Amino acid sequence: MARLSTISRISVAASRSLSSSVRSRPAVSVSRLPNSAAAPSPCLLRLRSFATTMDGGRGNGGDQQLGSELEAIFKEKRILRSKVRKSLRSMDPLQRSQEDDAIQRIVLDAPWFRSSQRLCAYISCSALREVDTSKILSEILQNTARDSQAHSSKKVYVPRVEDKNCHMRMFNISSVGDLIANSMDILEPAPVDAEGNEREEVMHAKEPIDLFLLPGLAFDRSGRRLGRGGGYYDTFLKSYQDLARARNWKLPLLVALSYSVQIMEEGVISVTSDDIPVDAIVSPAGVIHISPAASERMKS
Ligand SMILES: Nc1nc2c(c(=O)[nH]1)N(C=O)[C@@H](CNc1ccc(C(=O)N[C@@H](CCC(=O)O)C(=O)O)cc1)CN2
Ligand SMILES: Nc1ncnc2c1ncn2[C@@H]1O[C@H](COP(=O)(O)OP(=O)(O)OP(=O)(O)O)[C@@H](O)[C@H]1O
Repeated sequence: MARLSTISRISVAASRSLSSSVRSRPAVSVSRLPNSAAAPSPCLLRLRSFATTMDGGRGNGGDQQLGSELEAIFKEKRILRSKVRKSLRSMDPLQRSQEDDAIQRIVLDAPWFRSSQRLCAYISCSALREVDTSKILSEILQNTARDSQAHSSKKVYVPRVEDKNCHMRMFNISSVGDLIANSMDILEPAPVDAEGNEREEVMHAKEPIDLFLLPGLAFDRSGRRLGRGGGYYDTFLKSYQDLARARNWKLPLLVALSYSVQIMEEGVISVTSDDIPVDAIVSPAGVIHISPAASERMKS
């Protein structure tokens, strides 16, 4: 079972206590997401029910212990997610829009972005208070439309959540017209275009992806990333990294986009061995280079 293998790979040492750092932060006001965005997907509900039954006593002693340790980590993650959601919702709209512009400007001007040829990006959802990617995407797509044969034009792949097994695929798009809103109100591509042609999928692409622009709820300077709890990105990135290694391709740079309030002190974000660390973070203050790959490939 996939979930049991997850448990056996858990790095307990990676888990750190959240309580003191959570307590030390100021309380912020809460307002609810619109229903469409707040409604838990079947995937998230399945994950929650999995987490609450893991130490239910059906497995052997070792599994039970690992199950309760895993549950503790999931609980810490849930607490941090709701705390970050609250601070994102109480962010001043003007500051948010300035940070959106600053982050996108940094990306658009960066040599590591300009030289990338194939990238995966998320379509930001404002109801989720995600760092905006619309300027980045429109610049890529304008260049694609202008001159699809030109060396400077990039191929961009964006996520689509699949119903089964909490997994997502990434499809190539060439225009915003390729996107439709899903049940969570996030724009995503249909696997087939208007002419009935299958879109190219990252996992079937013949050439490697250079760059992933990643969403998330919280990040730290050691590269830890807290997602929205579906495990979609961690699962996808693991599969893509396995594929790239099997093909002897250079691994893509994993770059998270983060508002300033989403950057946590080290030790606040709990992780399991399934959590894939990022190489770098772009915040309004600049790029935080984390991995050796980031230092090599992103510092000009
Ligand atoms: N723009 C964008 N696209 C993405 C992701 C993402 O994080 N951002 N994903 C990355 O996985 C996948 C979709 N996963 C998602 C997981 C949760 C929620 C969501 O609405 N979460 C609510 C809480 C729901 C609950 O707790 O029941 C929230 O975070 O407020 C949305 C997308 C693929 N596409
Ligand atoms: N490579 C993987 N294989 C199987 N299960 C995985 C994998 N990665 C993560 N998961 C599972 O997905 C669930 C959610 O994981 P986690 O809380 O780390 O998600 P997240 O990082 O917040 O979300 P995301 O990866 O979508 O941004 C957990 O049950 C986790 O064990």
